[in-house]
Amino acid sequence: QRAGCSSKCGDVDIPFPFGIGDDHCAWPGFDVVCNESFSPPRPYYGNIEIMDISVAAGEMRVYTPVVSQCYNSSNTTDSDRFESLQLNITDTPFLVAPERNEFTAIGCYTLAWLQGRDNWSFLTGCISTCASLETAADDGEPCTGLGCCQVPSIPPNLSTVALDWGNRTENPAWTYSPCNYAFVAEKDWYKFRRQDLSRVGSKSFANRTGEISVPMVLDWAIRRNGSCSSAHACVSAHSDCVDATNGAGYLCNCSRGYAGNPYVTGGCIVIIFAVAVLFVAFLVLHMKHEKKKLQENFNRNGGHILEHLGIRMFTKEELKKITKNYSTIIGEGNFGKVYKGTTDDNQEVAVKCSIKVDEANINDFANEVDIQSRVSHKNVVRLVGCCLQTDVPMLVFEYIGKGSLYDVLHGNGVNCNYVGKLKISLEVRLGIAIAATEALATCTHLLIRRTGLLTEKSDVYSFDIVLLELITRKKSKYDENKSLQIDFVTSYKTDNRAREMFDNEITSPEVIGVLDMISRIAFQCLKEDVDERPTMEQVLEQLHSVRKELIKGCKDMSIDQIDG
Ligand SMILES: Nc1ncnc2c1ncn2[C@@H]1O[C@H](COP(=O)(O)OP(=O)(O)OP(=O)(O)O)[C@@H](O)[C@H]1O
Repeated sequence: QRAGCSSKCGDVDIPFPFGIGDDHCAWPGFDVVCNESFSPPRPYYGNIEIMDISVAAGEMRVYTPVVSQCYNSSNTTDSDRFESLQLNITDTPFLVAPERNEFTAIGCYTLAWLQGRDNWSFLTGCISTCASLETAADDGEPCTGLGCCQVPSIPPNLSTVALDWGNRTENPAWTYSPCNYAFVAEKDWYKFRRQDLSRVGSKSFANRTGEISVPMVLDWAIRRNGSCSSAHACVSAHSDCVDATNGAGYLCNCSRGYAGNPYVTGGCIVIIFAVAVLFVAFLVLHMKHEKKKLQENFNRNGGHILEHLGIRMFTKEELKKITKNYSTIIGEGNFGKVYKGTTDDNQEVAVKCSIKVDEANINDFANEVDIQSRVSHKNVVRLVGCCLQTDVPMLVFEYIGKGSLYDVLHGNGVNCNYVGKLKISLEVRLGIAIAATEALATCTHLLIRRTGLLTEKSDVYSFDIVLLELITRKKSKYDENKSLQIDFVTSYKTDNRAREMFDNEITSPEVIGVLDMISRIAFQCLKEDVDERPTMEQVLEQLHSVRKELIKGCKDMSIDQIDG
């Protein structure tokens, strides 16, 4: 565009010789008005809406109205007019592009004429019939007269398109095909659909401010200032003038090997350079789009709440670097994969997906992250920071390198520093249970509100499964789909047969009473009615009592029994 002139209206590019506003912005006859009352704004040439403009092809696509005539009975119509104007662009630089448009009429008792040029010196038309909707052409079939007909050739030099239904006063097909439609539109745009004939259902036409419309291709030329011998418009170096092929006038082209806009000074540039310019423009656009998306994610994930709380914020790019492009997977949980990484300050971290954040849970999420980052407890994995630029927020935790409790209880030591099944005494197992309960009780005490449907009592239930795994050394799903907690509850209720599930390694007559105490706690935590389950603090208290009992019992045991 020329300096000081806008080059866009809404989503549509407006290249010179077209222009909006001041006289110097447009070549005479190419003035565009940008209607800002729409969102996005829409460009108009007179009362014709512009779809797009191509300087290289010398074309402009516009929306034009469909002409229709609807019957309310076999011989009454909604309008007495038989002739309607689809387009009038006389005395403008534009003409209907002959090769790029075709005439279409739709209906089951339809004779439609297309008239144009001065004094209607051009006339063509077609006929379409169908005895019922079912006998019309199938959807997508060519318009050969069964429901629709077409005339594929439009003559050059056409600046008016008038459509006429002839002197027909009746429509015997009005019950199933009440309306006749006719239009000149871009070639191959219209695809027949039977629904276009009937009263109901959406039609193929575009709806622009209440008017049913179709795209039409117009071509243009610099017509006023004569021909190529006085071509004032081709101002760019490396541009050539060519005579218009449709009507009088001329057009400008960039010379061979050049591309761009020949109507502006310096508009034609070497093609390689033009490709580079396009590529840079694409990159800039892409980066702008990416930046906008990162910011949108950040806002949606509660960035504006969390950024003031001193939590370390990682950018999406930093996380990619830290995890070496997410190359090392160390586990997988309910929310997705967990990746290993190393931060700039050489700290090993575990990076994992959090829950999806939306308006409903944004405050809960921000609250949970805030508190987690402030919890300082030897049994709680520390939250190092988070990344909110991703679709789903990512949480960065300190890395725990000695494997999980699951690995220790059920693994073969591959993830830990030993091989085979590790012997674990009852005292150690009880110690693990107490340490985990302390951690959970601390979090509960800080009122970490869990996002989603989780509550403190659901934590009690989940913890209990760990407790059961510790005393039975069975996985929560074992022996091909048996549920540890269901089996335990059933066994507990049946003559105290829960004892049969205890891990042999820790079962002995001396400690059976202690194991019974633990299984009583486990049973309470699994109560269906959440109100009957103990709190984390109560569980902790009870486990401490169990430990006292175990220590008391140990005093009565020989050294060999304790080692075992
Ligand atoms: N901080 C960490 N350090 C080392 N490994 C970890 C860490 N966090 C998770 N992992 C590994 O990733 C696996 C999955 O962890 P994650 O927390 O996503 O799932 P989960 O324990 O099933 O809990 P959730 O209910 O959150 O999905 C763990 O079993 C562990 O192997």
